[in-house]
Amino acid sequence: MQPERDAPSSAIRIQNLTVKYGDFTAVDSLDLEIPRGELFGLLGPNGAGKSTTIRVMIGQRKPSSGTVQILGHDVVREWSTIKPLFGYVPDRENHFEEFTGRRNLRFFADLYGAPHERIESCLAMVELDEAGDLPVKGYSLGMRRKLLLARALLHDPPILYLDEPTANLDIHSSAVVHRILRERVAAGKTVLLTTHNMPEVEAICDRVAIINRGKLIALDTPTHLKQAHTERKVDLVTVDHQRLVFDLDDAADQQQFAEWIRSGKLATIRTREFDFHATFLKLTGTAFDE
Ligand SMILES: Nc1ncnc2c1ncn2[C@@H]1O[C@H](COP(=O)(O)OP(=O)(O)OP(=O)(O)O)[C@@H](O)[C@H]1O
Repeated sequence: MQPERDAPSSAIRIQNLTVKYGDFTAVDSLDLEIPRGELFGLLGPNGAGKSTTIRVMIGQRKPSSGTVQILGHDVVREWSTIKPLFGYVPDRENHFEEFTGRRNLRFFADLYGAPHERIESCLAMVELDEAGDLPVKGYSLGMRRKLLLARALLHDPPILYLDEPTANLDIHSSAVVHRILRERVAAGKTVLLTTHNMPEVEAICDRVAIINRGKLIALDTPTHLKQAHTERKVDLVTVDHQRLVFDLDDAADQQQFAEWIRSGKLATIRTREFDFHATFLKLTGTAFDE
């Protein structure tokens, strides 16, 4: 018999995790602790090690060293306990193309032992109830992604992992997904997602980790990271077409900027958007593939 344990406050605890592919270190001594009821974003440029980290959590890859605990259970030693605790929305879809959306969900509900009422409620949640009797081969990319989310929610797991959940979704569908994820964390469940969509990070994530080349380089709320790292700059174009940039945190630049304003010789003034995208680029020194 398993000893009784107190419910752990952490949903996910990653300690000193290293994952290697041969000689290549994809995740390097990563430490992360994610409490229950948090919507957490794992960010980083292509190849940073985000998917590899998730692969360890979903049992597709063993740590080279270090440990990962989900709700107090070790992912390697207690795999059969871990499996029903999470749902996973992969970045690549793997539906049965000839089956309808409903039949796809019925297959997975039976596999997970989820009650069939969940099929209808999950289809309705992602607004696919009307399209549920159409074969998936006729679905758009966005419908396919929403069906993946419905599938991951069938057994109402306490933890949900999502790889790029709103890729290929239009604004309305993205908003539907965001609402579902926020409702889950409001109900005390935990969501971990990867995304390259910075407005999405600002809109829904409670905290984010930025990883680069397998290492953790920043961990905080999007607002704090933005305040701490975004450069505050202003671009000017003068009436005789000079282009000037002033740093608003530099005293000399502030003075020169004020002099230009007083001169009345400016054609355009533009403040650089103080957004999370700029913060990310500054921290990682990279650009997104957009
Ligand atoms: N099966 C594998 N064999 C060898 N190297 C791999 C394998 N899978 C991933 N890698 C390498 O490990 C590194 C991390 O890859 P990973 O897929 O975890 O990155 P990522 O942050 O998810 O990137 P993306 O944003 O592009 O999905 C990359 O350099 C990648 O080439």
